[in-house]
Amino acid sequence: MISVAEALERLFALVQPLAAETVPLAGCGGRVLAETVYAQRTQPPFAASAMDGYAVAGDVASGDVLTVIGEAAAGHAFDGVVGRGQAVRIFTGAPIPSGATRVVIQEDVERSGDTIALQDNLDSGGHIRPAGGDFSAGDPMIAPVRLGPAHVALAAAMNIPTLPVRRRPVVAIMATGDELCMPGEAPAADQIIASNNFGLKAMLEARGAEVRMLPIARDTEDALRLGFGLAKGADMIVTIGGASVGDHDLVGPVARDLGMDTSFYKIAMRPGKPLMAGKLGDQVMVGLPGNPVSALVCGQLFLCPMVDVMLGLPAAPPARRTAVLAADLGANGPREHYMRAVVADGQITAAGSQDSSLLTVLAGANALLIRPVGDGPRAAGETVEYIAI
Ligand SMILES: Nc1nc2c(c(=O)[nH]1)N[C@H]1C(S)=C(S)[C@@H](COP(=O)(O)OP(=O)(O)OC[C@H]3O[C@@H](n4cnc5c(N)ncnc54)[C@H](O)[C@@H]3O)O[C@H]1N2
Ligand code: MOO
Repeated sequence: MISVAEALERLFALVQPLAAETVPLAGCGGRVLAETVYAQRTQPPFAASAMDGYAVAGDVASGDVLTVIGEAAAGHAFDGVVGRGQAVRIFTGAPIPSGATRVVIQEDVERSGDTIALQDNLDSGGHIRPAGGDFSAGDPMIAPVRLGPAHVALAAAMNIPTLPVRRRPVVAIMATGDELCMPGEAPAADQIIASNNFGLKAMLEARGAEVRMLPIARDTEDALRLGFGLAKGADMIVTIGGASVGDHDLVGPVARDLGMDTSFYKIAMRPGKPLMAGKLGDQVMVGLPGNPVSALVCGQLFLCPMVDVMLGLPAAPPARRTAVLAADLGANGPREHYMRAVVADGQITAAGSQDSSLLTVLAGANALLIRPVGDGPRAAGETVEYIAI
């Protein structure tokens, strides 16, 4: 059995960044920028008022009385020049008129007809946003980056109407097993509802993949072959279940029969031991264990980072953080253990049951507490590593 770190390295070797495509800005949220783009203009393009008030020239002081000679609003510049003793009524976002050196906010002014009197306790702020204070024409937005709301808004402000983004990886998910039926169907007494495929779909779509959910494949070679056939065209095929050593665990044999070039089978990890991976033609094949927690933890640890690589992001394991143990933990065995746990206020508490079938426990967890292979007993108060989920 290989280690978790070795498995991730081998999985990274199976994937590469996909091609870029040009997408209108309105569809770019959550996509990954494929090439660095450059601002087409300067922002703000002119010195602009940060407040509603009066633009004035030179030093002014409480008690000064100034003549209002015009108005500047956002989208409506004042064409003239402001001289000493003069003021221009101005609104937030308007260009600062020539000659003006500061904006006095309207709360500090008493207006009477065409004159204003500056009141006591005048603030000292200029309230002017300099031209280019945010960015200048030619400034880069550097790739790769996952485009959040602020990046999309920044690209819009830079006057870039379309962006080069990575094509979404297409992932075909195939749940396998005679015991499975779909949510909403009427299960027989010896059946359960397929859940892992739904959880993985939600997880991978949130990560930027396009997920094709294949029909449930029964535990027969023919059904699995049909499933692999339906997965044609996907960048990655993910099977769930049938990965272990039982008589009905046929995924490995069928995939190998179809020509899978196996990278590895079985890892020293709990949950997730019977993980398998390889290449089926130009498709990546990952066989996940069937236990729901095993499948979803493997999704988090392996599939998400693989999707990142296909999106052109760096190949990196999930980020580790540290927290203080809230209670003692027994020694760990020969597999790296990813324990379902809750982190709150810097303290981490492992769930009482770590059975890999318990979705309620996983749904209640916000962390996977990492126990290294052969780690000894740990006492409350010791610092441990975890992955936020
Ligand atoms: N003799 C051994 N038995 C087992 C071993 C072993 O090393 N020796 N490993 C155990 C471990 S660890 C795991 S994990 C499981 C993985 O087995 P499979 O990948 O073959 O999964 P199945 O047997 O098909 O299913 C296991 C479990 O999960 C349920 N399941 C499957 N698919 C779904 C789905 N899409 N949604 C919800 N639940 C699903 C299935 O009904 C089973 O209850 O093997 C151990 N056995
Ligand atoms: O590895 Mo299994 O995934 O322990 O339940």
